[in-house]
Amino acid sequence: MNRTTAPALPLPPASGGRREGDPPGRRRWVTIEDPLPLESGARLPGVRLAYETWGQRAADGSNAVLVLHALTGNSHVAGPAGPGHPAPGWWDALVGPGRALDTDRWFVVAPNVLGGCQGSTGPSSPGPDGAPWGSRFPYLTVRDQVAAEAALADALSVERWAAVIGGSMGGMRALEWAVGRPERTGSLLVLAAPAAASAEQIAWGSVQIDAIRSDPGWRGGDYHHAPPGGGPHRGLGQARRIAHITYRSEPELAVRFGREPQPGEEPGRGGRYQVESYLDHHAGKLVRRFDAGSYVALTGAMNGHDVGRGRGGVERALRRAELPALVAGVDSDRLYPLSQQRQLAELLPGCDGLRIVESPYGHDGFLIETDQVASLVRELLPTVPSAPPAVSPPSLPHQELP
Ligand SMILES: CC(=O)SCCNC(=O)CCNC(=O)[C@H](O)C(C)(C)COP(=O)(O)OP(=O)(O)OC[C@H]1O[C@@H](n2cnc3c(N)ncnc32)[C@H](O)[C@@H]1OP(=O)(O)O
Ligand SMILES: N[C@@H](CCO)C(=O)O
Repeated sequence: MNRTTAPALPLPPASGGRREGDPPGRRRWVTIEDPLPLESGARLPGVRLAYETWGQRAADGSNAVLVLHALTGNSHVAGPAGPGHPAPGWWDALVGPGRALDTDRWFVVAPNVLGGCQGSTGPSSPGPDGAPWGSRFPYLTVRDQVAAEAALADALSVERWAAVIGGSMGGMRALEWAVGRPERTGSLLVLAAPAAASAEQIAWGSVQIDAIRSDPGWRGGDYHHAPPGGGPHRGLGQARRIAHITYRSEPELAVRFGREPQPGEEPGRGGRYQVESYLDHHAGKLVRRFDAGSYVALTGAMNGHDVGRGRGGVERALRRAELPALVAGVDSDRLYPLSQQRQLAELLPGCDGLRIVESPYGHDGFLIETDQVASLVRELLPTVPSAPPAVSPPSLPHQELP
């Protein structure tokens, strides 16, 4: 069991782990006391994981559900935009009283991924000397990220998650939980993710990494002290444009934008097509909210994703996950095609067949088609026994992020 810091702040009253007046979903964090051993053999000191919770934890922790976000997502699964949350929850429709993740019954926990930039330790965080990690930040794998999440589970006294749920990069981590820690994974929902990153997925990831690294503003990864505007913004924007094309479907782009020029602009004479303007918009939005170093670290981790590594291959590895499992893919996903989820559904012992999310939107369908994702969650959770939430659950160790 990993040691996590006892909170420096007073423990909250026994009211679902929240201080009096705290809104549900407030972002908190834990610090892992011992340096985290990484798959590479390196050790990462001072790891901090930010997380949010909804609902009340049962006295024995058996009603805890872990929700894992995708590449540029964050811990804010549900709730409105507000301080520290530039956007509303990315699966807001799924979490709350009476919703698929019914907070009258389930204690929902969502960490920001290790390597990220939205509260958890990543390349933009202070290293041991107080300066940003930058280029010194170690290479991370999906297994390392899950090891950090296991330390969070320890801190929350969750012996075993009732369910681990994730899409895309979150699906990779969910799968890694089920294969690497089946005794701590009560059930599994994987959406739009593979058992191992394919050659094409590594190719898409590597051109995005290259776009960032070849921006002069990258400065070898040590741009965090650059004057405002001095980071690798152009490279990060390019990476997002490339990625966003893969997140959507060709028919959607054709129907939505066709060959139309952006109003008031003339393509070929310095103006843009609508689709170019759309990609520019998504590039600009990401540049304003995400750290390029985290983008590189997380994309590298996804490229390294392979549940079979060191476990005798994918087939043998997946057989270790003897637990109820649901696997779903998006029918129009050209980035993580259905064939990859079909493989998972066939090889996971507790899975009775592939579920398909029908969507014209491509890979992003797992974020957009919340009714269908809610149905999948509702299908999974009744298979999981759990104690009801206690009236006075134990206090949770945490410190609040400013
Ligand atoms: C803190 C955070 O924000 S992270 C929250 C979690 N987010 C994630 O996990 C993923 C990041 N987001 C995404 O991937 C996507 O935005 C999704 C999947 C969540 C939403 O997808 P959709 O609702 O289908 O949005 P869509 O791709 O249509 O984009 C809509 C935006 O494009 C803009 N747009 C549409 N056409 C054009 C155009 N021709 N030119 C410029 N902008 C355009 C819209 O104005 C809209 O802008 P807004 O989002 O700033 O309001
Ligand atoms: N739109 C998602 C796609 C990655 O799965 C994100 O930005 O996280």
